[in-house]
Amino acid sequence: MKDFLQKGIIGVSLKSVFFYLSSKEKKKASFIFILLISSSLVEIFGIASLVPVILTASDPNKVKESWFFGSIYDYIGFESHQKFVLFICATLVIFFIIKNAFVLMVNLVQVKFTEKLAVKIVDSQYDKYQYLPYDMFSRLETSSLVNNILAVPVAFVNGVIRQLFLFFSEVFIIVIVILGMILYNPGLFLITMIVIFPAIALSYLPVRSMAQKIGARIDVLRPISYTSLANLFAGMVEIKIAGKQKRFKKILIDGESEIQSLEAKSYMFSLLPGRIIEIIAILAIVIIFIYSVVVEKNDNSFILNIGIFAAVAYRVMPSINRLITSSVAMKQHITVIYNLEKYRGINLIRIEENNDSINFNDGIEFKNISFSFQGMDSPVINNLSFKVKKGEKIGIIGSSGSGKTTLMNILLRIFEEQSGSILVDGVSLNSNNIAAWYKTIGYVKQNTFLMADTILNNITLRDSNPDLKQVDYAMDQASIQEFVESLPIGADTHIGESGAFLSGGQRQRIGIARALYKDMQILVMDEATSALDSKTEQEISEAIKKISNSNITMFIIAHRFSALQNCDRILELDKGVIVRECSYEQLMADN
Ligand SMILES: Nc1ncnc2c1ncn2[C@@H]1O[C@H](COP(=O)(O)OP(=O)(O)OP(=O)(O)O)[C@@H](O)[C@H]1O
Repeated sequence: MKDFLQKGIIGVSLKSVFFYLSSKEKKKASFIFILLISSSLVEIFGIASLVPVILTASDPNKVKESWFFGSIYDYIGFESHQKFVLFICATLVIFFIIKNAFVLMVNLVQVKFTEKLAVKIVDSQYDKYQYLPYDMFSRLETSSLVNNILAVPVAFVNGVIRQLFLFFSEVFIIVIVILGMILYNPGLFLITMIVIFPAIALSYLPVRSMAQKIGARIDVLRPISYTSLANLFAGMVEIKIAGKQKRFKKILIDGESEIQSLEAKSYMFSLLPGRIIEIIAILAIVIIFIYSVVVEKNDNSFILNIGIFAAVAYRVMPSINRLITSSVAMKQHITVIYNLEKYRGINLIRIEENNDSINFNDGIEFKNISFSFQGMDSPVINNLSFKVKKGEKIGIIGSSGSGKTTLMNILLRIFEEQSGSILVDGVSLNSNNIAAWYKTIGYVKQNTFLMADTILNNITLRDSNPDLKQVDYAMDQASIQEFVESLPIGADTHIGESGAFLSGGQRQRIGIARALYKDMQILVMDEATSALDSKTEQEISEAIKKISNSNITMFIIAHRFSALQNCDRILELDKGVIVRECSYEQLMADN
């Protein structure tokens, strides 16, 4: 991170924008850049044209004196100066209408371009986190995820992409004006440069490092605010009962106060360059006066030089100001760029639909599987081997931390074994057959994930075209159909945040119905550890019993033996090794 912050902001910004652009989009970006320059030139021309037009139009003699206006006057054949003035005024109005329409059109093209790019970056960020290896993903906090996927792309578009367009179009304008000055009067150019360079350095350098610090701090604070809000939601009851509402609110408000104060500071700093530049412009007039009187020894040229300097300053000073402001904004967003580049080198585990297929007619073999978590000395699964026939129901027991969930996570390819392999009908599971594997296997987690949505959407995971017959089958198998049918609007009933309107057993059975909705052949059930009341226990056992009558191959991680009644075999794990294999009856007899 430290090294990254030392890099030149323009190079870093350009590189990060180019990463997201296809070659077609790069061409479009160049086209928008040309449009932006054209609109700036049209703006300059518009303002520059006002003074001569007004001067010439106000004096009939000046029309004759001017080659340009005289030619127009004669060519069209005006009879009076008044008519000519009317013509000039109408032309001016039409020009300004067209000019402003053009500038607006350029803005629209730019906004549309950045709008599409913002969505593309959100898409890319979503994929990056979605396909991140699970052990990395599980270390992230929800608030950072929300920040990185939703807030960071918007900040990148506003704080980097738009600023880059602005920066380069201003650079172009400044170069044009400077070239004009060199051609007109190199001495005047030299003095202007002597004035402008310190102005840039004076304004930019202190503001730049401050902006970077502000940006980095805001980047840290934003996720803290999101976390405070998420905690308020998830722990509303506990927080209230513990009387900690004020404490939690204070964390949020303190964070927000600091963010607002930093934003205000950042705004004040953005005004600073403009003020410094104005002071320097006045200083420049004094220097030009001295130059005209002392070096050119001609005070007539003073008026002319001041005029030219004023004209140049009128256009160039705001440009320099914008140049500085845009560089400062980019510097403030360098942590946003860093955030986007995070995990780029990581091998993402993508699930492609056109992967290899999987045949499951015979059985699954766990062959010498070993797995350790990163940074842990001892393996969680230690050279473990066993075979399961198709249709078998396997119970997995063992003390807390013995590796039951980890083993199933390897079967579900959420974790990948460091040695050994899982063979399905003799074919090893790997990244090429993962999509087919996911069509074969279903999973009911310890604490089923439930959305604040209807029962139907929770079972089908928001299928756009749900198979209602399959939903009925799944609800029946999960022993939840009777309950759903008793509700006034059945499966269209909303279940609240994390299924707040349901009992523990109902939540778990919706999770089972979701797994069964997918027409799978293998089901992994990680039974809830929390003490279940006898009614809930009975409801879940009933659901397991019903599924056990099918040909589905089942792995049941159980903490209560009643869930294992229908298992063909029970494996006991200890420190990642199978220490016992028995039948349900043997297990009951031994205990
Ligand atoms: N993401 C992780 N990073 C590091 N260690 C982990 C991670 N997940 C689990 N562990 C550790 O691995 C070991 C096995 O955990 P696992 O969840 O597989 O146990 P378990 O037998 O399913 O336990 P329980 O019955 O309590 O659910 C535990 O010591 C746990 O602390």
